[in-house]
Amino acid sequence: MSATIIDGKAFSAKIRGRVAEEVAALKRDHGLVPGLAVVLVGADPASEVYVRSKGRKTVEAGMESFEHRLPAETTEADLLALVEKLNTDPAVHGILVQLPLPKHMNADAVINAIDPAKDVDGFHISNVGLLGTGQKAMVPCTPLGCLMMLRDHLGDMSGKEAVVIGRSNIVGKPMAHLLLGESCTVSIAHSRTKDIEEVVRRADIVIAAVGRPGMVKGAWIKPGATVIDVGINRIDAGDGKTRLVGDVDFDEAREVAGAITPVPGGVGPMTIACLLANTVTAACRANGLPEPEGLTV
Ligand SMILES: Nc1nc2c(c(=O)[nH]1)N[C@@H](CN(C=O)c1ccc(C(=O)N[C@@H](CCC(=O)O)C(=O)O)cc1)CN2
Repeated sequence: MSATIIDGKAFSAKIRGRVAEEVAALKRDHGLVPGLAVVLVGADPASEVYVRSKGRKTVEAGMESFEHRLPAETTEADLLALVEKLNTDPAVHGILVQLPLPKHMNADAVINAIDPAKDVDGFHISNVGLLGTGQKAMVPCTPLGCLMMLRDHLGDMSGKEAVVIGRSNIVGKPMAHLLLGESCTVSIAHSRTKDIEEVVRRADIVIAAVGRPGMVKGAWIKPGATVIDVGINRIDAGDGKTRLVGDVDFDEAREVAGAITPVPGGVGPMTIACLLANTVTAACRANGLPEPEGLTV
């Protein structure tokens, strides 16, 4: 039987609608307008698209968008000076530095210069530590989006076997912590994992975040499992064009899984919706206001 398709585009629109309601209430009741600053260094074409979309959706939700575009040859010192300025700007509640940064910059140093309370990406070491110890943190947007979709589709996940394929700081590791927080039994598989197919075959929940097009085959999936595909890989479509595919062989996996996210239209749109949600959360925390329900964990 064919799997249920988890529609990230529709779900993310719902989250953005909730964000817009909360923003309207913050304006009406407290005169507070959440503000998000996005910094782009260089002109990576994919990053340009993501940053434009972030700015547009921030404004659509009723928030203030501050876009900072810097040339690729900007020095790390100049970028750190901008981050410091944003840290002290009271109109800015969230700061995001678009990744990847040019090679001459130390991304860790830049991320760790952001005020952790404004770190809406959840990449600062303080937020990583808070999440890892089960404390209130800013949660990275892509894993947060995956968790929201899983909660919506499965409800209680306690005791389920989950496998996260990929161990990146941005997705794999925070995702594993979030699933532990849901009381799943969690494995992290990676390039050195022995018999990865067997590890994946045990899982009720599969999160694929390796950046290898179509790596996870239908035969690896436990019948009925929920599959969340984080991969966004642009491949040659054979006719001089390109197309986006995930890390999961979608056509094979949909015949075995109980539910699956597509690429495009699955996890990707949730990333930006969760960025907006994190900005509202940060604005509420900064002003000592209660956090809106359902926009974070
Ligand atoms: N500072 C950050 N940098 C990057 C992050 C991040 O979370 N913080 N994530 C990615 C890029 N990203 C957001 O920045 C992002 C990626 C993909 C999508 C998305 O909606 N994808 C669509 C397809 C879009 C297309 O056609 O190319 C989908 O999957 O349906 C949104 C945001 C790296 N950098």
